[in-house]
Amino acid sequence: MATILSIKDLQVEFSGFKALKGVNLEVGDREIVTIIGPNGAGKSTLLDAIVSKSAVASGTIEYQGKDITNRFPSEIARMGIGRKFQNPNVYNELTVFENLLLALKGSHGILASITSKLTTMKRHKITSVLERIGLTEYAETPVSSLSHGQKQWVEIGMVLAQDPSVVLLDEPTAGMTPEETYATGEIIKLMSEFHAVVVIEHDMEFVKQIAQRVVVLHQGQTLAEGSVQEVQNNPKVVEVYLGREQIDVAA
Ligand SMILES: Nc1ncnc2c1ncn2[C@@H]1O[C@H](COP(=O)(O)OP(=O)(O)OP(=O)(O)O)[C@@H](O)[C@H]1O
Repeated sequence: MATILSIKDLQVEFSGFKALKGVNLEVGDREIVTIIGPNGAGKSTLLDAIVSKSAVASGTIEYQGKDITNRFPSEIARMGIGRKFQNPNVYNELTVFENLLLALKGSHGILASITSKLTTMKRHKITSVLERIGLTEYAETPVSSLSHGQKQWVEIGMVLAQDPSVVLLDEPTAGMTPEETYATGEIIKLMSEFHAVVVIEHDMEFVKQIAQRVVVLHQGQTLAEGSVQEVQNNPKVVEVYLGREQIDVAA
């Protein structure tokens, strides 16, 4: 599998506090990498650094062999890295179709996107994204009447509409019902036919459903890496993270 994203010795600091202390991560083309770890481990900061939402203090991020460290976020998005944040960032008063239309590459503003002529290519693209996020029947539904889970899928669809090669998802199942969580896992597995996907997640059942490779972050460093089974059987991971998760579940 060819490497699409290569992160070397990445350090990120906030006013002297080292949130990432030399993280290395390789992501293969069309691979799903799941990142787990305790609160404050640096998971979101890692995704933020990839898309330049947080500045990199040292180290490098290469995408398709090009150094993208600290480039403008818009440039990184244009190059093919799409990021979905934790909270849905959709236009509630518009339909699902209109939201996806707005997200298409080359769209210029709400009014221009909605009133401009819809080419066959754009319609095909949106139809394909709707199928992939399981919302074909909701194309004409205003986003305001969707469930929380469905809104999250619209936002995943908005990322996919930009044709990224790498998709970064920060806790995509937060607040979802068990059924929505399972459906999200299936959406992500389908996504990996076309995109590399990096997912931050806490729900270990979900991690088992989707994960090919799991990376465990702890205090700004990689604590372990491997299959779900390997990390689950790693005493260090049990001690700092999974043991605590199990205690939380029991409580
Ligand atoms: N903008 C910021 N300014 C200052 N400190 C920050 C900033 N963003 C993150 N941090 C700190 O960096 C550390 C890593 O935070 P981060 O959000 O990356 O953790 P996380 O692993 O995603 O945690 P969670 O699971 O709670 O989302 C934390 O100690 C956090 O308080």
